[in-house]
Amino acid sequence: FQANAEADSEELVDPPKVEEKIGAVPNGLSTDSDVAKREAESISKRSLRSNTEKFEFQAEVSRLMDIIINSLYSNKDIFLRELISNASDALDKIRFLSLTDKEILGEGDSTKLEILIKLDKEKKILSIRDRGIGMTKEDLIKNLGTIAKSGTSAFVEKMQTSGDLNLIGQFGVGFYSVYLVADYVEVISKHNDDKQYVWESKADGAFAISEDTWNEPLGRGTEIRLHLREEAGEYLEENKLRELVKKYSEFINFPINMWASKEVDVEVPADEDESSDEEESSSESSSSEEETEEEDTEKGEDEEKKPKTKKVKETTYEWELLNDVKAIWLRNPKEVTDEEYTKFYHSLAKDFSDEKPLAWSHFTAEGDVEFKAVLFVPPKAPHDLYESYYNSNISNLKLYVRRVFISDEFDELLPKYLSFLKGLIDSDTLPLNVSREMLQQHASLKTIKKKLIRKALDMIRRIADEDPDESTDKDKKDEKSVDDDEKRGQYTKFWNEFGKSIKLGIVEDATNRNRLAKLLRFESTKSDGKLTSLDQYISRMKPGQKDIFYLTGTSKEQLEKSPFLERLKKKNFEVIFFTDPVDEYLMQYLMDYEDKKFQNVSKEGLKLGKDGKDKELKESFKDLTKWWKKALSSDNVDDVKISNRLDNTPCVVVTSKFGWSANMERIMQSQTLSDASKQAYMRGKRVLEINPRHPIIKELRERVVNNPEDESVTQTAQLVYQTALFESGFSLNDPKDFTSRIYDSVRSSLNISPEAAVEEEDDTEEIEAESDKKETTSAEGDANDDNADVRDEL
Ligand SMILES: Nc1ncnc2c1ncn2[C@@H]1O[C@H](COP(=O)(O)OP(=O)(O)OP(=O)(O)O)[C@@H](O)[C@H]1O
Repeated sequence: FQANAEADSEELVDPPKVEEKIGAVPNGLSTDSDVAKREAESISKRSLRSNTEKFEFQAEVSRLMDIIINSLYSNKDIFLRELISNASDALDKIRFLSLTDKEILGEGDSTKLEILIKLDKEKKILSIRDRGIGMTKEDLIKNLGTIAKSGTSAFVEKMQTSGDLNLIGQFGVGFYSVYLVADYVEVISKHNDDKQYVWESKADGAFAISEDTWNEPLGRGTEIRLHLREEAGEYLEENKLRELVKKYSEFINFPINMWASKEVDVEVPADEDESSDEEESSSESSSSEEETEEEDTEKGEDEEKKPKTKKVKETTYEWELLNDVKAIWLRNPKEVTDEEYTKFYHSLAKDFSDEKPLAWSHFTAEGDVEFKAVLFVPPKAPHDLYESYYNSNISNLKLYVRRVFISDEFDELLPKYLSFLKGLIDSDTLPLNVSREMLQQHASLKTIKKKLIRKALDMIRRIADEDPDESTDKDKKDEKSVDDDEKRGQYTKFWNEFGKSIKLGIVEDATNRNRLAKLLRFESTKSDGKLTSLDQYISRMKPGQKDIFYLTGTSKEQLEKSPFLERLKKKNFEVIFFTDPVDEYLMQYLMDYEDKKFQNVSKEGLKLGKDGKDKELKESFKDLTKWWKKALSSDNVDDVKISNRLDNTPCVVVTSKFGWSANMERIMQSQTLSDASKQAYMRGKRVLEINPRHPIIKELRERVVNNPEDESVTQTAQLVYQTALFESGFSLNDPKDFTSRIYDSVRSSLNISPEAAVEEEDDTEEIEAESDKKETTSAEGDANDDNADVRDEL
């Protein structure tokens, strides 16, 4: 279609020759005469114009289009919901602008905010038109040629490997799905600020834009014309489109009208000759004719004789409304079915998998601020939920004011940690005719946000309450009912998808910290491989136990073997395992729950009830602890104390209550940009805790008492300390020093003299061998003798 494109843009590429284009195989499709015909048609049409510019698609777009065109994805229907959703977005935009500028809508048909679908069976064209905001030439180039989002390459990669075209809508590149069903697409668009343009592409890596001087003026808005592929003929069937709109676009808040055929009875004059003619020529239509001629016996003679008529079925066309525009959120929740909520969720979230949302909440808030809202917990977290958590402003709530869509970019409605929820709110309190910026400042938003958070957290708690697996009541757990079966395991599912968000909520939202803490789940020494809650933990606490015990680390398997658990396990205390890096942050904010304090069992201050022998033990190990503290003074160790947490291990290194744990130190060290000075500052003071019942410790005490100056005791004590440091989860500053000590210890256990040196490598042998080689070639016998001599010498 670029036969005579004029090169007046930098982005222009050479116009391809007409001969090459006609009949070319469009992207691997079969060359059918239709395509060739259409192309020839469009080329001749375009020969009239001299204003066409040709552009190349951004590389990712081209790749994406290739994937779509060659896709074996069976659900090709999705293109229609994408186009309707784009049309609806464009209508939302113009309606929003019209709130402050009435003129913008223009007059006549332009004021009708609607979507129109037309079919042309003969030319195999499906067109979808909206009276939305439209696109300027610049918009067309930018919106339908590039994807400016970050992560585009990764997305295209994922599309290629997964083949899951549902991702298209979620990533926001829905338009390109037109190439699932069309091989040539025209986008005609008129924006108030520009002339009418045509964008067109055959998905061959390029698109063209021309000022539209031949189509009917749109007034305002966009018309997408899909020249359907041979095998996509079903999208020219009215019933198919009725079914698709019902299925996918039921919740679009603008009327969707289709130019639909209708069989109607019309009365036509029944001229005798004519009617007999027709009967002869068309047996089909004759069957639908009905003579309506009546014997008019009652009429007077002087009355005019009525002409004879007959009824004929005729096909007429008229606009047929395909959707019901009554907003679901305005209906009484009792009257909305689960199926309707699920469909509504799918349409809001642009998620067309079959999965049901995990929960929803539909409510009306009354009082100072009035609004209606529907919130959903999606069945799955998007792949990039936490990728740029602190930098992105994603909000998945749509804001309406008195039924008018205002924005889906209001991040004031929900806190970041709840940004995974989908839904909408419609407020009667917010003003309609102010700018978005003014609205953002509106005092009511705070109240709305507060209420939304409460409702959202209630909704999440309900998933747990209704999940039989969550019940502590054994009977309820095993009880079986259909309803229960659906709810079983739902909270674990929620937790696996969105648990991190709840944890981030605890960090960020002090007001709702306790509510959020109720939603926490974790594994523990008693959870038996399942998830458990703080309430369940508390119900299992031992009489007299004051604190909630927990331990942080990289995995449950690693933590289960930790020396910090030895006595706790023996005494049957439950300890929570926190293995997600975010848990370290979480526990800096979660100080208590239900009046119980949290105690990290690898930190100072662990109390396991009264131990009468404390003082005595302290006294009897005084010599060792004092001596050892002094010996470790250069190792950043603050104190050496008797431990109450050990059983089989001689000693561990614990950190001070408010400093970092060993696990946190590890996390911080692994962060590329972490600040070394902050690290030194936050690093917890270390305390070496010794197990007074352990034979190694007892022996060390003996030796220290006997001879505090004994160098070998100092060496052994240092090795024991380093081993404890290692086992307690710290990384060693000087691993070489540690390993040398280990080897020394191995030497002594193998009775190898400390003086025994490592055998020197003798390189004379190599030199000799080299010269041997040379000599062997000349005099083999001699060389062998020489070698024997060297060996003898050695
Ligand atoms: N009918 C239309 N009227 C006006 N602009 C449109 C229309 N269709 C598409 N656009 C523009 O083209 C852009 C790209 O559309 P595409 O469907 O690929 O992604 P998107 O609509 O941005 O993403 P999402 O599907 O998540 O809304 C849109 O953002 C919009 O600016």
